Amino acid sequence: MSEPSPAVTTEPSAPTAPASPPAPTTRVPLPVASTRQTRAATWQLLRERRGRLAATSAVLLLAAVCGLATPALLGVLVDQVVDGAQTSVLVAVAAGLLAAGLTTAALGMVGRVMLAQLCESALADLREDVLDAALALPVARVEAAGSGDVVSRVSGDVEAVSDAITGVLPAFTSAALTIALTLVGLGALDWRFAVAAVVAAPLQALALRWFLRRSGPVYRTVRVAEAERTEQVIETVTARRTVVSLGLGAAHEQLVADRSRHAIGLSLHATGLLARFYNQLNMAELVGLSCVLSVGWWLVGSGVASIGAATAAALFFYRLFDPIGTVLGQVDELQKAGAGLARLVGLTGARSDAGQAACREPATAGPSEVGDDVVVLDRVSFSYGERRVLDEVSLTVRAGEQVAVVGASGAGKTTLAALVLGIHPPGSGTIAVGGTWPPPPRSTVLVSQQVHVFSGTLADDLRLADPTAEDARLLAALDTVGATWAADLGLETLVGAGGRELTADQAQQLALARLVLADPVLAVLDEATAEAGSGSASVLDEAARAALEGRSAIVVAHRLSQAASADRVVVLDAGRVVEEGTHDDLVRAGGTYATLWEAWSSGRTSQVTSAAVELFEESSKGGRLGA
Ligand SMILES: Nc1ncnc2c1ncn2[C@@H]1O[C@H](COP(=O)(O)OP(=O)(O)OP(=O)(O)O)[C@@H](O)[C@H]1O
Repeated sequence: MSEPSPAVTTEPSAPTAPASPPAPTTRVPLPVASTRQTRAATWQLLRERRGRLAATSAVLLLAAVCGLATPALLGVLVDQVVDGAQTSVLVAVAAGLLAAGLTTAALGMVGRVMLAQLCESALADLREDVLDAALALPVARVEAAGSGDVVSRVSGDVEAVSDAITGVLPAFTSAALTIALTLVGLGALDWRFAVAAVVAAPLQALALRWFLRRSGPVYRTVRVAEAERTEQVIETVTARRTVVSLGLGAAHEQLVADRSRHAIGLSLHATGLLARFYNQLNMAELVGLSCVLSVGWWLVGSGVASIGAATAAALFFYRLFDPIGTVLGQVDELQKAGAGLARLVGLTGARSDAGQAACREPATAGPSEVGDDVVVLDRVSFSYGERRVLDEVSLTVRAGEQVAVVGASGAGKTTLAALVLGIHPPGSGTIAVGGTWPPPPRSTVLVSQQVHVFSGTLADDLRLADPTAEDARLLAALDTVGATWAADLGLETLVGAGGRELTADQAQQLALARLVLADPVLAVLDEATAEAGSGSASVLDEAARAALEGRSAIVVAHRLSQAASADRVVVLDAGRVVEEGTHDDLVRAGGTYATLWEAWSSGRTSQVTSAAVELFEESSKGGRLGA
């Protein structure tokens, strides 16, 4: 087997998951939604909650209106003091101040909680959608994008959006309302106060424009750099055995460090931009307050406004500092969240694109043409980049027939299986599985050597293949594959992470039992966990034989015993079919397979791929193969 890409977890009960080949060298990132698409997706989420949105907006608006009362009453208080009002009047105004403050605080709190709840429920839907999309993506697409891209979207981007929704958005919304109503309040005192306050606005707008122009691209590159760092860490950790055995530890550390440094450099650049942005905002506030105070001085001096009104105007403007700082400062957080949201919507879009592409893919044979043929490959070629791995391969698997594919390591066996399973589209030629391609979910099941045992009970694990199966069916499936150990443990035994650890052979049997329960149109076996001659090899061979009984199957044969028990054997060499026939016919023919069988049955070799490598190397030197 080729070394698996870190991008994919192969799992037999997930019908479309293949034994993953090494990741391609060029990355094709998943799409990022445009601003319009992101806005449309967000609106769609909010529209489903229209009633709650209206109630929340009303409460927040009320809170902002009540907030205006505080500076207005303070202005009244100043005027009363100047006019020498009675203590009882001052106390009444003070009581009004207290009531206004408490009501504003209470309404603001309720409004923010309502908004956070509303957004959280929308985010929960989005999160589910994103996870569904990530799971539904074709494996080849995930490989092309790199698992880091997907992981950073479902973790980092979801987190950025979630933080913005719980913390930033409520504060941002009430701040925006406060600003709007405060300007109205200033205008009510005297329109010249409002004009003076608005003097700061162009400066703030310029500062914001300056910031947005620079920060948007910077945040996007930060997210990409973080995704690349995640990708590198995953790759290093997943390939740790290879890394250690080849002494590549230091080189990989360097790669991770380089990517981290790159991401940190970009983050620091973003922080620097933010600091300069705040400086510009402070300058704008200084200019605005100076204008309001000057206008107040002038209006009081000319007898148009009272000192109380001028005081209220200054307080109104001062009251804008916080919300304006919030709005402008949090534009930054909202932008980050926007970048994350665009990547999430892009991911959900990629799922539907993939779905549409799959729908557009013409069925390569109608059911009437299929007849008894479950799989039909007609002159299928496939390349990874420039490298041709399958060359005009034609192959048919009839209903109930088991076809073993034999060949040297790198001959293209796993790739052939991946094409049949719908993971890679053929470069040329046509494929039909049950008359269509890619095969519908659950119509094919792969049992690979990387069996994942999900955490939960044994019964849960088995029911992934058939959620409706009764205990008796689960036990029967285990019995079919000879998993007596499972019956001894009991179906309620916890397995997987944190549960009982299963051996590789037991996990393989579990996967075969799931295959029995899933009862797919086509089974694909690409597993090589046991050496020939070892006790477990014959146990697994027997388990596989029983699981495949009466089924259509393609078996990538790592032990020639698997090929010997198949109905037909196909020998692949460098992506071409060089021999095909029953085991007996091929042995009698005395060709490549016969030589391989000879070496195998005499015990000279245990793994068929290594035997085949030697054989193909020898024979290609002698010019016997590859015709
Ligand atoms: N994702 C990939 N990107 C680039 N090259 C790949 C990829 N997957 C496989 N290859 C190459 O394609 C060739 C065929 O690989 P494949 O895994 O199909 O062979 P195989 O016969 O299954 O080998 P093995 O028995 O070792 O698994 C190999 O040379 C392999 O290195």
